[in-house]
Formats: sequence, C-alpha cells, structure tokens
Amino acid sequence: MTARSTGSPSGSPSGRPGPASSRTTPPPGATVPEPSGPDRRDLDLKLADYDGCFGCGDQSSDGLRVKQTGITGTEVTGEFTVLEAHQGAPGLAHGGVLATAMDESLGSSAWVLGKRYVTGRLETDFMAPVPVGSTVYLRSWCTGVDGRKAYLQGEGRIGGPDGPIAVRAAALFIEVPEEHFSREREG
Ligand SMILES: CCCCCCCC(=O)SCCNC(=O)CCNC(=O)[C@H](O)C(C)(C)COP(=O)(O)OP(=O)(O)OC[C@H]1O[C@@H](n2cnc3c(N)ncnc32)[C@H](O)[C@@H]1OP(=O)(O)O
Repeated sequence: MTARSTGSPSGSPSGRPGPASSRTTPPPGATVPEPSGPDRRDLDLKLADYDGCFGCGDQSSDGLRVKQTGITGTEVTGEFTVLEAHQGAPGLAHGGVLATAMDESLGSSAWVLGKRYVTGRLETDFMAPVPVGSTVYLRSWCTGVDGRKAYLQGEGRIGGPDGPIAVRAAALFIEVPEEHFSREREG
C-alpha cells in the first residue's frame, strides 16, 4: 500500500493536536475487542443498512449515500461524493455534511463490534475545504471499549484514499438495547 501522506491512524496531520478530547479518549485499561464477525453483523443488517438513512440509505435522495468499501478488524472504509445539495459556502461542502459523513463512518466501525451503538459525542476537525464533486474517502477505527462505551476515531481524505485529510473526528458511542430504536420510532 502507498504510504499515506499524513501517517498512521493515531497520527497528527499538520502538526495539529489529535482530534480526541478527554471525553473521546479511552480510559486506561480499555481494550479493542475482536470484531464479532460477519455473522453477528448480519443480525443488525436491517438497522445498519436502513434505506432511509441520511448517511448511507439509497432512498434518501439528497443524502450522502456513503458506500462501505472494506472492513479490516474494526477499521471500516467507505466513500461518498459531495453533491450541490451538500454545499455550505458556494461550491464547498457544508461542515455539518462532513461531520455527518464522519458520524456514519465511525458508526459503521462501532457496529462491526457486534453490538448496537449510537453516537453520544462527536468531535470534528475540519482540515481543508472540500469542493462539490469531490469523493471523500472515509476511514474509521475503534480505539477502545470500556463497558457500554466505545471510542472511535476516523478521517476523510480527498484526492484519493491516501490523499490529504480534509476532516477527522473522534467520538464516543454508547451501547443501547434494541428497544432504543423502537422507542424512537414510536415517538
Ligand atoms: C451502521 C450504522 C451507522 C450509524 C451512524 C449514525 C449514528 C448516529 O448518528 S446515532 C443518532 C445520534 N445519537 C443519538 O440519537 C443518541 C441520543 N442519546 C441517547 O439516546 C442517550 O443520551 C444515550 C443512549 C447516548 C446515553 O443514555 P443512557 O443509555 O441513559 O446512558 P447514560 O447513563 O446517560 O450514559 C452511559 C455512560 O456514557 C456516558 N456518556 C453518555 N453521553 C456522553 C457524552 N455525550 N459525553 C461523554 N460521556 C457520555 C455517561 O457519562 C455514562 O458514563 P458512566 O457509565 O461512566 O457513568
């Protein structure tokens, strides 16, 4: 594989501090579990691959339609293309859209762990503007699990999977029971 322009998952692009605060950094003793494997992921397929999802669903016309491209351990890669509907400033992706893409990517990595997780806290660093028409290459991985809490980090690159980092994120996901989703649907 070609060397990435800004280093390893824990690297610090442009010399800036890493994206994680104390609330998104795993405590001492947290471990990264072995992913539960494809069989376990299949159990959650209906929720994880919900067609109406703004992040990944095919039925969300202005959604991001993030496509998953690979899973290695807890690392999940994906990509999406920035549309005109995703603009903030003219010709450039809205920061909230990029944060959503990171939420989607981080969430995919959390779900690979084989339990149901929702985002509790999401922290983002916007490193470079992202023009409409760009493909954003997403990559997320788990940095530790402590009880119900899963800690994730991720990044979005432009110009190619090894191109410069445009956005990076750290997050705390919380494990929830299945009822969490039925309760939300009932309003
Ligand atoms: C493939 C699928 C991809 C999906 C990608 C998209 C993912 C999403 O966007 S999910 C949608 C956005 N998120 C949500 O809607 C979540 C809304 N929030 C909630 O439902 C609840 O607040 C929830 C479940 C996160 C936590 O509530 P609850 O279950 O009562 O747990 P609670 O006791 O408050 O917290 C559990 C622990 O997490 C900690 N915690 C919870 N939230 C935070 C936070 N924001 N920051 C730091 N710590 C937190 C608590 O302090 C507590 O820690 P400890 O056990 O040490 O005391």
